[in-house]
Amino acid sequence: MAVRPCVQGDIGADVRLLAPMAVNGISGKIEDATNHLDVLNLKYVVRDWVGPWWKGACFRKLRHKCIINDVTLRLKSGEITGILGNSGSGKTSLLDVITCRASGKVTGDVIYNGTRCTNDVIQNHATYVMQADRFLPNLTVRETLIYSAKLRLPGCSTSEEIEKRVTDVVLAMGLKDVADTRIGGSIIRGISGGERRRVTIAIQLLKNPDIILLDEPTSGLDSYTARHLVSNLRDLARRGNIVMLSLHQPSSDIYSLLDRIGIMSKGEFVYFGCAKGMVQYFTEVGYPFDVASMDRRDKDSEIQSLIRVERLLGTFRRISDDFRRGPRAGYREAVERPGSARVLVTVIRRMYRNLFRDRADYMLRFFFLPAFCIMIIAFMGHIGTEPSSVQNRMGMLYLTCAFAPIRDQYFRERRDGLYGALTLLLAYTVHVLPCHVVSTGLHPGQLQFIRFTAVVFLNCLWSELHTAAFHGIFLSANLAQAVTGLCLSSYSLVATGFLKDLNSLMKPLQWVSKGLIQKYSAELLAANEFHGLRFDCPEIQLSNVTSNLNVTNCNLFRFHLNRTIINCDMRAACVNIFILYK
Ligand SMILES: Nc1ncnc2c1ncn2[C@@H]1O[C@H](COP(=O)(O)OP(=O)(O)OP(=O)(O)O)[C@@H](O)[C@H]1O
Repeated sequence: MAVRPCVQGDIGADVRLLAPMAVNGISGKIEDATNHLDVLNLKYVVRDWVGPWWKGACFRKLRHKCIINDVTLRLKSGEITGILGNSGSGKTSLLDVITCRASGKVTGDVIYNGTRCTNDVIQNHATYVMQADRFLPNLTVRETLIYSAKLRLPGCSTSEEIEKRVTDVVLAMGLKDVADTRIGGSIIRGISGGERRRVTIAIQLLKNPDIILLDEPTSGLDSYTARHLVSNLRDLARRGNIVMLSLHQPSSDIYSLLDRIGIMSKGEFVYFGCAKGMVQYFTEVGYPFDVASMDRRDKDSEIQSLIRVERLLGTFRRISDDFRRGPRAGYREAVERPGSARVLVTVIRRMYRNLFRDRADYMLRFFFLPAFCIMIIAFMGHIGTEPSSVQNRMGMLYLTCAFAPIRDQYFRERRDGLYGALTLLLAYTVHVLPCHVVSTGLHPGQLQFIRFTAVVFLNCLWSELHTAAFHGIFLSANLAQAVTGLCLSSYSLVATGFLKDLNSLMKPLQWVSKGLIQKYSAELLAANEFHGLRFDCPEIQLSNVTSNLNVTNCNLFRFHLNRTIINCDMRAACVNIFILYK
């Protein structure tokens, strides 16, 4: 069959021959100024366990699922390419693999202007707009873009340059009218869904990337907004960018804006070529309508559509083997990144601004928490020195140690390589500091109050950092919050000794407790609270008091049977206690 998709004639067998040279970074002869992104024999395989997870690895079948199968294509600057295909055909996976985000086994190469695309090359030259939008809801569109620009643009950029870049992007994405409107979220009403999509794209455009990849940017948009968006993207392509987007059922209006179209089915292309030639191509191969979709309604339909798709894939494979490779442009130097100090300051300022704008969060942190302290004071305020007060004090100290603040964070920027985990932790620590300056202790002494506050503060900070660290590991806010909550509660149970004598724990738990900060903060708090306190213990009640303490942190204390208490046992206390009480 002599049919050939008209534009893709620059890719194919010759690409494969030249691939080793390109992979080694030898850019070859520079014949034109066009930038090229070449995808060569790309294959993406994931391990898929069949069956419910509780059957375990032994009873489940391990299947290797080929998600992208031998895909070869070339994208050129100045063109906009749409990737179509039915659900599950592999569009998102293809974008993930190109941007080095795939989790399975990837073979083949992605080459940008003769250099293999590593994470660094992608971060410097490409941008990937994912399906979901993530923002700080209390910042305006302009503020969001300015902070993002500070994180993305080179450190030498002045405020004027940043302002100008933001203004350019705002205009390019048609966001002028909402530039000073708050973005909003699930509670606060802000800009519309279409505008949010455009802000997401605008953020990615700030660093002026050469390659713009978008995963279903039009999903959830009405046809007018979707057309407007794709038209914006085409303008960007015309300015010399490589633009590729995946699309679900685009309207004919949107079709007409695309230069090239790729149609995927079962992880392969059944067509990749010029948009105008597509209908003719499919008509000539005998499938004028909805050619690549798998019809899974029943067995017969599935077999029919499978045969059809296989025939199309076979035809296209034969054609694409004849394709020739076009010229390549030289490799551009890596883009300069902002310095770590600037990144840190920007992240902190952005967190603060969002916090101060969020009335609910602000009220909670600055008013309700102190109000809660007053409630606790009212609850515990009349605590005396009778034997039962020992138990009350222990209960209060346990609550203090079990405090587990949980905050949400976002990690897309970390995945985009804008900052590392350390920067995020530092920024987060500074950001939460003022929220922990209010504290209350039980002991009336000033020094005791200061010590109590310091320990509680460190404890809270530790819990906050724990949450942030889990966020960094799991890259999922929900999972991190759940795991952190569970971990901190378990630490308080096994390490504080307020609920159960640590000596009566199983040996492994005792070892674990020695590595937990909760153990030492509990010891500090208890020592701080009880040191120097005199309890009125009639002889008859002494056994009650000691039994109270026996089930608690009794390692720390030794009771003297002369009706007065308490003497810290320095040998059992940690170094910090030793310093405090020396
Ligand atoms: N990590 C993975 N493990 C197992 N299966 C996967 C994995 N990633 C992708 N898949 C499977 O690969 C196929 C292609 O997924 P992909 O998300 O790329 O499709 P898509 O064309 O983008 O679909 P949609 O248009 O619905 O978003 C799907 O069947 C999906 O379940």
